[in-house]
Amino acid sequence: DTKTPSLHGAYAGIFNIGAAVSTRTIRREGGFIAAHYNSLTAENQMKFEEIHPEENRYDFAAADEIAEFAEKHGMALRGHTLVWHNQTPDWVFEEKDGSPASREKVLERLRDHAGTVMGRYKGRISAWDVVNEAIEDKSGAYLRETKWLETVGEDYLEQAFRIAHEIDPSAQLFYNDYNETDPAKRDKIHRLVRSLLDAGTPVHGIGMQGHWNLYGPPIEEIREAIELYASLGVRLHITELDISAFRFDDRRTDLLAPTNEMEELLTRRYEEIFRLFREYRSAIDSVTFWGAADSGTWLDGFPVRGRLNWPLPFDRELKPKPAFWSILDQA
Ligand SMILES: Oc1ccccc1CN[C@@H]1C=C[C@@H](O)[C@H](O)[C@H]1O
Repeated sequence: DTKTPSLHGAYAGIFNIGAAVSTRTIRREGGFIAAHYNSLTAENQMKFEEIHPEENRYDFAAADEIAEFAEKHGMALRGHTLVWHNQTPDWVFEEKDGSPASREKVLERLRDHAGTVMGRYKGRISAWDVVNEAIEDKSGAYLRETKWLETVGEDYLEQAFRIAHEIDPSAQLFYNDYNETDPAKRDKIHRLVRSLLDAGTPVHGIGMQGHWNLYGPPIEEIREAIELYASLGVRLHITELDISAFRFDDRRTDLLAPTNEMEELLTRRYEEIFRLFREYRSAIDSVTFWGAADSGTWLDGFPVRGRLNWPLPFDRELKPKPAFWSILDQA
């Protein structure tokens, strides 16, 4: 519809407004996506298992379709993600006989994967989530016990960023994580990026996923995280923003639509969050929603299979919610 003002247009010159998409959503609602977003992230179709399912087979069809759609509409493109413990095939970490692969073998495979994928989109993908979710949530633990850590060792992050920078020196290289405003995890992320920078590692940004909910994290906690990460001198992207109607441990399944109170809370949350983002616009270059509208949210079914959720500024019929107007009113 023509009467709804463009979300990215309202933030022109402030920061990019992005959405996580798939070939299915750009085919189904490409016009809507181009109207409101000027940055795209492939929700799944640029992940290791999708693009490089077997050692000698790459499949770029879906990733190419998303990249071409972004270019056609003059949108920025974020690459997600090269090194992650999820959605990565087991073969990466194994010898032919299934035994753990050596450090050299895994690094060689990483060089091949990053070289092929980043090489293909060189100059087209301006920011890469080089490493996703390397920090352990559990208190007292630091690096997540992943196959990357087990096979390559403690320096796998430094290696990944150095490899990525060699392949595409023009790309901004990000460390991306969730629960990134929790004070304990925030301090571990800070320690990690601080140590990478101190070693001269080419880390250009921190991706704050922003998987939040109606009840938290408190806006002051988000502010403290933004301040701490920005103090490292890196750029900030909000990479996967959505506001769940439920706390993470709330497994209720009785709702088929948000209550009026939930709708009101969503409006107030987006209003305060975008007010904060605008306050820190000098540090924030991009804000990406994890889905273009409620019709495409991963929270339908996570963490509770089969449960609906309504976390985004546009509803399941792509109509702007009151939350959309509260985001716009600040611009
Ligand atoms: O919010 C979480 C809770 C537990 C584990 C992971 C996450 C977030 N994990 C994100 C979510 C969806 C995926 O599509 C993204 O690639 C991933 O970065």
